[in-house]
Amino acid sequence: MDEIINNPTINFRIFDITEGVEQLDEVFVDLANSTLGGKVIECSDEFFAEAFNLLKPQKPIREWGRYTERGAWMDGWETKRHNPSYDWVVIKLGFEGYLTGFDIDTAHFVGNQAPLADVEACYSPHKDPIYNDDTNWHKVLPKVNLGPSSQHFFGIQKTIKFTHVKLNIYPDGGVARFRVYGVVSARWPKDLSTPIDLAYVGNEGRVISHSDQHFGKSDNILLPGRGKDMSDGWETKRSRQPNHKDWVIIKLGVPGYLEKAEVDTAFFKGNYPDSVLLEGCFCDKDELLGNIKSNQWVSLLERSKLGPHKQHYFELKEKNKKFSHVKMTIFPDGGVKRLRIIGRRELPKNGNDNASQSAIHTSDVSLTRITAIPLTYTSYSPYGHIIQSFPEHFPASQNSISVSRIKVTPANQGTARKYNNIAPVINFRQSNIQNQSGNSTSNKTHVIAKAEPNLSLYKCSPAKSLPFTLRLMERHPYSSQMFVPLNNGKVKGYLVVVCLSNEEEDRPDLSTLNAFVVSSTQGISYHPGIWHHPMIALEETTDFVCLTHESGVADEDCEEFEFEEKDFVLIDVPGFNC
Ligand SMILES: NC(=O)N[C@@H](O)C(=O)O
Repeated sequence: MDEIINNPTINFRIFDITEGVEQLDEVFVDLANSTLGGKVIECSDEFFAEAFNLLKPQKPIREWGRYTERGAWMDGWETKRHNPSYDWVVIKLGFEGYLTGFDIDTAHFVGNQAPLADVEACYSPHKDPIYNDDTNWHKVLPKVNLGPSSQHFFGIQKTIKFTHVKLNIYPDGGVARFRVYGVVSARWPKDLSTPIDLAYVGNEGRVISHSDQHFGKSDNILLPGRGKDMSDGWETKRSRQPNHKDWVIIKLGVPGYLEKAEVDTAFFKGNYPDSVLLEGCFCDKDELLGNIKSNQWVSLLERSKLGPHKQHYFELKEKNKKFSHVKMTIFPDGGVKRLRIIGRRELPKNGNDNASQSAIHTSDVSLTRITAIPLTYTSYSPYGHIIQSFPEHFPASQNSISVSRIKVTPANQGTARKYNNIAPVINFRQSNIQNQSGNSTSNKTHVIAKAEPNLSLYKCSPAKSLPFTLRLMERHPYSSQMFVPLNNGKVKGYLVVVCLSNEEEDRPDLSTLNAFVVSSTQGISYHPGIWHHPMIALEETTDFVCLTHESGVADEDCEEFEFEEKDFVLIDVPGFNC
């Protein structure tokens, strides 16, 4: 039963449980969800359970009998007792947008749930608000009652655009999940013919219907990044009918001219679909979609084979037709992690394709546009090393690549474990050492001025625009180079772009190009001679300690290579804004 409560600041409705899910979760995006990049900025207290749990995509669980040294382990945010005023948590939305509703879920909190809550919001795109600063907070949900272990859905009139929300609980207690439903407000490139992922949730793409989502929500295919395991992809149940197929329909953020697609089966290794096909249609009303006859769907990609745990790139047909919706059909069933639909809102004017000359190849989709992926030892090993801590008692059997080469010794009178040589520091220069013939002693060593180690600090300003346009690369032929971020976790991550060398032409080999989103708890090193883009900070100014060997002879310390415009590459960095 809906309850219309008129409120001087806003009109909002309380939904009953079933209607709440229908009205909110199916129609709107949870802008605060961690899978969209939502994150906790700060909170007043998280004594019993940390605030980041509020934003986890998974449903809350209860592990009876599990305790921390502070109390019962709770899958949510829980503050300590007897707060004389109230507790609060500030959350940065994954994408800025217009708010339409909330779900304040007190699952498993019984007797320790927060009894009252309200919500505020602000628009602060360039800096995160801090407590008691001059941020202009708007009340978007007045104080509401919360009961034990239940979801509480609230629909509100669509608000203005916000970047952050603040959940206030009175006086203290626990909340399991906090969903902030709304509509993404995309930041479009100025040039209408710039190729972008028109299906991406950050570009206002939405899944509007599907045949099945038994194991994994169909919405997941439009999320940033490649996810962390099988749980955050779209996965249908096993079909037992002959000739079965499953499908999902996406409403593009804006209608556009479609050129390329990426179908990613990351983490689906034994349950990826055998094959996939893509169709498009132009329909300016979702509700009319139901009337689209099967023959009104236009084929964009014929049925094509898929493989396990892999990004598949396809050229699309009908590049000169405008589409508003895309239908992906998988045969017979299975899991897909992500679908990217690269297109343009408008075709380049009279063939003068500035966007293509400035950023887009048409020859090979893998060089046209790539998506930054999370850093792993395996994927990064051709380019360098990862510098990061190890869990306390790291079982050597796991991730052996990271531990087997590293000798761990006790140190500091047994109070520390020393992980030796976690990454090599290399200097191929031989200071004035020459063999008899006067040549360098090997094809890698080189007689030049003596090089000295330089331990420096780089203060990197964040990328001004995303997707990132790769215009140049550099390399240090005789020295490894290491970067370790200094930020105290305020920085979500940074972008590392690398490729190997084309030996014949002695230039970057873009067919080996890779872009990695590196977490702020990791450092990296480049092998000598590896082409890389100068360090790219994301969203925040980021300090890096850097170690390299330098002789002061410019061309030998660092070589640069500037690409022709036709070779520029666009790099999507899911989950990050600029
Ligand atoms: N998490 C937990 O133990 N909470 C209770 O002790 C409490 O509400 O104080």
